[in-house]
Formats: sequence, C-alpha cells, structure tokens
Amino acid sequence: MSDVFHLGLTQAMLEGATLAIVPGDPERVKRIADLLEEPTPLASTREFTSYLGKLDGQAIVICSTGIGGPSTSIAVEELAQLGIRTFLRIGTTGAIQPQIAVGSLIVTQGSVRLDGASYHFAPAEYPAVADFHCTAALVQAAEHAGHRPHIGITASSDTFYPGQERYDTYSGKVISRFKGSMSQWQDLGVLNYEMESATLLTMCSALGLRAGCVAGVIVNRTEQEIPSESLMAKTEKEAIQVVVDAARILMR
Ligand SMILES: O=P(O)(O)O[C@H]1O[C@H](CO)[C@@H](O)[C@H]1O
Ligand SMILES: O=c1cc[nH]c(=O)[nH]1
Repeated sequence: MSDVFHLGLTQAMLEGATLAIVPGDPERVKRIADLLEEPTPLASTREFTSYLGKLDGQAIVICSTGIGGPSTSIAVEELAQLGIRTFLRIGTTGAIQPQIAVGSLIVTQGSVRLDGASYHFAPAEYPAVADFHCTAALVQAAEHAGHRPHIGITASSDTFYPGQERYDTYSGKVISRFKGSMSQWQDLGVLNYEMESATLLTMCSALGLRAGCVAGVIVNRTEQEIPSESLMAKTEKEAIQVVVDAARILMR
C-alpha cells in the first residue's frame, strides 16, 4: 500500500532519506543508482521510476520526474510528503550560446519560467532560483572531476518544440510569443533550454525545500539539432557522476 497518490512509495521504503536525485528520464534512474551502495529498485509507476541506494551508509532516493513541469511537481510534492528535503536534478539540455560546447555541463542558477506549473506555486514576480548550497555542491563536484561547468540562467519551457523555438516540425508553426525568443534569450545571456528546472526551482523555494540542477549539453542550437548517441551517453555519464558527488557533499 502506497503512502502517496502516484509514486507507489511509502515512507518506510525510503529509510529516512532526505535527499533525492531527480532525472527526467526513467531509464537514467538505474544508471545513477549503479553508482550507489546497495542499489535497490523501489517502484515504477507511469513516468516515475524510483530506486533507493546508500552514499557513505546514508539512504538516498533516485526518482524520475518524467518530462515537464506537471509531472515534476507531482514527484517533488510526493517525495516531500515522504521526507525528502533536497532535490538535485540531472538532465540533458540544448545550449543556445555558441561558445558552449556539446559535451559540457551547465549548472542552473536560475530559470526563465516558460512553464505553467511554477505559476501554481508562486506568482510571475517570484524568481526560479536554485538553492545556493546545492549549486555550490554541483559546481564543486564538477570542478573536482576536471570540468569547467557553465553556470547561469536556463530557459525552462513546457514544450520542446514551439517554446524552444523549433521550426523543423510537422507544421513549422511557432506562435508570435516565441518567434525570435531564442535570439532574445541569447542576447540576455541565457545559456540553455530544458524543461523541468523552472517548476523544480520555483516550487522548492516556495515550499522551503532545497533544489539544484545540472545538465549535460547534448546539442548546441547554434550548430546542430540531432545529438550523437555516443556523445549523449558520455555526457550523461559525466553529469551523473557530478550529481552523485554533489549529493555526497550535501549529505556530509
Ligand atoms: O534528459 P531530461 O532530464 O529528460 O531533460 C531534458 O530532456 C527532455 C527533452 O528531450 C526534457 O525532459 C528536458 O528537460
Ligand atoms: O534542446 C534540448 C535538448 C534537450 N532537452 C531540451 O529540453 N532541449
């Protein structure tokens, strides 16, 4: 019997864990758990796959959010009900600044709220900002592993296609709100596009939870659209190692 509506989890299953690593992709969950001690599958419902593991003997949860704000808000809410207080997102992303190399890492300090779900937690004037200690841990972990992560602002959109101003689609249509938006974000120094951080960061600060976000760059929108499979796997692996090391720093 689950203690929460969607995740298929009980508080007892989490063994007192207070930190969760939250990728978008359910398939990424096991790849993260494999870096932990005693990786144990917990549940798999809809887009929410979860594992328990240990880091230096302390319980830690890995749970996928699925794509986008609505499912992210469910995962975060239900994990918080079960005792999680710190959330580290590890995602993939499309860079929009020409100097950001495919294969590099981006740590999000704050997000442009191109989602809908974050507005259910706080009004438009409220920023989507990462927790300072989560960001510091992600940067420290990345630098320790020899990366030079890009640190800054992410545009976080509900849609992969129009909200990220993609024209190579079935219809080729982008509504006026988003026409020219990519060059506007570039001009404002925004680093990248992804789809969950606006909801995650807004709801976590609004609810008194901590959150941070790291993502591996799998495309650069100023160069190419289709990611290379081998580069995607390598980038994801490096971002996973960074998020696990950041969790270890935060749990010390
Ligand atoms: O790799 P994940 O964590 O799913 O993140 C990115 O990939 C998905 C889009 O392909 C969106 O969820 C986006 O935020
Ligand atoms: O371009 C991209 C790549 C990954 N994820 C996104 O949301 N956008």
